[in-house]
Amino acid sequence: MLPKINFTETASYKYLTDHFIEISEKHLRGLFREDPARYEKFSVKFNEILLDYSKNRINETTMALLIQLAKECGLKEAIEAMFTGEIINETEGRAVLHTALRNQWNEPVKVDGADVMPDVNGVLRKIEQFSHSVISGEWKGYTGKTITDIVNIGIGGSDLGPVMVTEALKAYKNHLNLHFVSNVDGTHIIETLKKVKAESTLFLIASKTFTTQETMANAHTARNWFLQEGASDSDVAKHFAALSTNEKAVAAFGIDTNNMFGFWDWVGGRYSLWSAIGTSIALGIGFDNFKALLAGAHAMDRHFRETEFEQNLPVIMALLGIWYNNFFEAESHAILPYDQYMSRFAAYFQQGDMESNGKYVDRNGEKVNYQTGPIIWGEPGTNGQHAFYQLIHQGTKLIPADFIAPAQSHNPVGAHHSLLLSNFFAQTEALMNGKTEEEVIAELKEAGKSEQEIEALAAFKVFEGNRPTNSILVKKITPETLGSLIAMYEHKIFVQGIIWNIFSFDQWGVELGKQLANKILPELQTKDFIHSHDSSTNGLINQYKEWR
Ligand SMILES: O=P(O)(O)OC[C@H]1O[C@@](O)(CO)[C@@H](O)[C@@H]1O
Repeated sequence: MLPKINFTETASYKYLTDHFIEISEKHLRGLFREDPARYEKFSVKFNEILLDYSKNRINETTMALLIQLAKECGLKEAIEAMFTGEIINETEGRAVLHTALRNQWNEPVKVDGADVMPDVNGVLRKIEQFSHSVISGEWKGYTGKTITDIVNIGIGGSDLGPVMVTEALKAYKNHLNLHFVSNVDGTHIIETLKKVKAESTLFLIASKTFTTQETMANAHTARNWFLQEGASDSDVAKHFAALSTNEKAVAAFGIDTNNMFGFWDWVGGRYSLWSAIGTSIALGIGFDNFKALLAGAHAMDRHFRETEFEQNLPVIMALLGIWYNNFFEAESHAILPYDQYMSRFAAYFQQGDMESNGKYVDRNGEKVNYQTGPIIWGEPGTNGQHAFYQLIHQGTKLIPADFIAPAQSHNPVGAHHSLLLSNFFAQTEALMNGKTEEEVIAELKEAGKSEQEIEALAAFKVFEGNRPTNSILVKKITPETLGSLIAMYEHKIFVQGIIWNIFSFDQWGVELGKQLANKILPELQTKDFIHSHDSSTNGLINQYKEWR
């Protein structure tokens, strides 16, 4: 069982509250001036990933107290509870073992007394054989053609991970065209089917439960289309595979369970890209690269499990997040990858973080009296600079941000990468240093502005600075380093959930909307005037009926 400690009642929390008053009055400009060794003190390297957290509003006392807080909240014991298969997803009565999916140690990992590794490795072998067969052209469609297009039909954790990884690793892509359909909006499946031919397309129905409304609707539409294109029922087996834990539902849908790649209820949907859900990744970049992705995640798992908190990347990132969320009252956290291939990285962790830690009841079943999960958002740099950096620099909200960049580009053309990286370095420097009124006035004088113009303009051009950032520099985005990066954020989320004393691996909050949608759906099938809801819902439904 996980500890059930209210972190605001720990001694560390009280010390941190006092310390906050002192540190919040300091400016980062001064902290850097006082300590030339600040970068060396507050940066950690793990393999080919450097975390520079020196541009945070901290000093050595801050970090020591935050680490003490983690220890008082039983973090070390909680980490071992997860890795060893304890039932830490208590409301669903499940273990949390996405780490077993990439367990290159192959040491036994037990669930209910049984080692899960033989099954994990069995599915990996099946994915390897399948992806080799499709990529090599050995696997043929119903007209004898090889497969050219893969359509992954899934949503949430059955979509976001494969989308993000195959985009981030596009440099490793083979000849197969990957398509991802998630939204129940008919546009998504129709626009995709326009791009493919039934005889050379393989559909992956990706759904842990195999009951998700959107995925089932899209899967049935895909199969109907497939049959309308001239295929017969007996051809479905060559063109449909299922990635799921629910064999009964897969068979009922009409997919040959030999084409089913299974996983287990101890794999959370938002932590499932390492499982059979990652089959589209193995197809798109090859199984060897998928294995390298797993290896990178495993390396981070070992770092997280074995490294003292002072040098532990996920722990440091998690504690800094707690510092801003619970002491500086920041409401959001930005993830800003300076890499166009990483365009879906923030979106992936919107589910990963917000569906894990967007909770207001603690592990005792009590309403919390503090803030829990932040709003996660972000877009690639440098585009964000031309969209929302005005607010980050001069807005009234504190936006802690992770800046991520590769030292090496997959597309080294002209001066582009230097341009990109100069912005990456400059933005965190600007957010930290700001620009003083004296500097602004000197610049305006230099530009020949009159005293009157300076008087009118200066206030608008001052940058307070003192805005915290993490800089994560990766040698190159490869399957291995991407695997480590993703695992680093997964474990950051885990650490924060432990400290906030919440259950990070269930998602009861997604159920009410589904229930109400299932109640409204039949009401939309008739012409009747609806009055069974509140006036707004009634009004909207009745206007929809009038206009459709
Ligand atoms: O993989 P599936 O079972 O179809 O679930 C899809 C997604 O739906 C949820 O919102 C849960 O209902 C996410 O947690 C999950 O990733």
